[in-house]
Amino acid sequence: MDPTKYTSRAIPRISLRDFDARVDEITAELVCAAETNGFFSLKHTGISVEEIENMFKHSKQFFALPDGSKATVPWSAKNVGWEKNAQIRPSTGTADMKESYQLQFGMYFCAIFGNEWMPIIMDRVGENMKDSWISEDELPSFKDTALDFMQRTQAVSERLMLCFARGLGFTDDYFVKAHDVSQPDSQTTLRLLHYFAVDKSVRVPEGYFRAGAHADWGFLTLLFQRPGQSGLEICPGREVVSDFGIGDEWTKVDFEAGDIVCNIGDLLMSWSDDRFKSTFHRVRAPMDPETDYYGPRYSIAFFNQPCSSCTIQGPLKKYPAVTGEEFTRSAMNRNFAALKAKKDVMAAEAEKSDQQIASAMSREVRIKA
Ligand SMILES: O=C(O)CCC(=O)C(=O)O
Ligand SMILES: [Fe+2]
Repeated sequence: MDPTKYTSRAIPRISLRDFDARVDEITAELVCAAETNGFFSLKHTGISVEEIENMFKHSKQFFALPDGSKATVPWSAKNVGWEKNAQIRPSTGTADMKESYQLQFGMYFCAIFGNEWMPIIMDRVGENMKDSWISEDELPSFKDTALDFMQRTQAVSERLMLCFARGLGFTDDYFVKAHDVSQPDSQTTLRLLHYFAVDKSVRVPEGYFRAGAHADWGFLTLLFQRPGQSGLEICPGREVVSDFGIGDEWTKVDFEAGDIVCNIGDLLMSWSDDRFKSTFHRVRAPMDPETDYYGPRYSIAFFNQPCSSCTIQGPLKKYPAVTGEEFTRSAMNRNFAALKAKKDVMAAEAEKSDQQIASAMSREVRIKA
């Protein structure tokens, strides 16, 4: 396999400090980043390094549980739950070498009527997360920590939504309303990720990816990483959201402790009539013992997804109006179709190479005879 080609590209680091006073300046910076490489990092977000590390601590505790415990909250088609080595990307046709646990808000409040001394108990439950929270017995503070962290990250997302709405000429609350996480049909998801450690003394096999190249299909992704745990790379260049092709020149994404790395997803690309770019990215397997990080890698991705019932259409109406539910379904279908196409190509290649081996062997037999 040819070595990866690397190119340096600007990934702006944008400060959210004094947001209200600086909103026009911040909007201009965000719009510029969205129109070029579709990736930027945020500093001064209001979420402290300690809060991020606390969420990572809980994530590590979850992944350290035996598989049998994690399997009590299995991945479901509602896009929540735990999976291990199960996400296959159309770009690679093989499973990412990772495990992940996805959580949603499911934030409609449920009133449980008790006795006269304790008349009402409010709980944070919702349909999508029913049976998908790891039990309090296994990890006592997990649910509260995760929900609080999700709320904090949602607040940062809403600032970005306001800026992108202004940039596109919508009213300030237009995207915020479409991504209202207090609604029962909210699809916004927090994904905890754990990529397995890789043995430094053995050459990493071809086709081994921590996360194969892909574009995110949601609105915006906010990504938390840990200093020293490198691996994220981007490859911009898509002109239209339906384009599945990617280039082959990559750029490593650097970030500082406390930064949130953000990228535009396919939804915002189509909602902006392809003006804002949803960029291919991947987490490459470590290859170079001198420079790469071989230990276990943890990251946390917050995917802003539209409520199922909201209507999606760009200001220029380049694409027909669809609901959030339709958008998500067609993103899934496109992914499965691309995956099937990749599998067909891989099967045809495997058959061709089997035939070549068989004919080489029969030639050898004939020569020997
Ligand atoms: O782990 C990372 O750094 C990236 C994760 C990612 O791109 C994803 O889960 O969509
Ligand atoms: Fe991604």
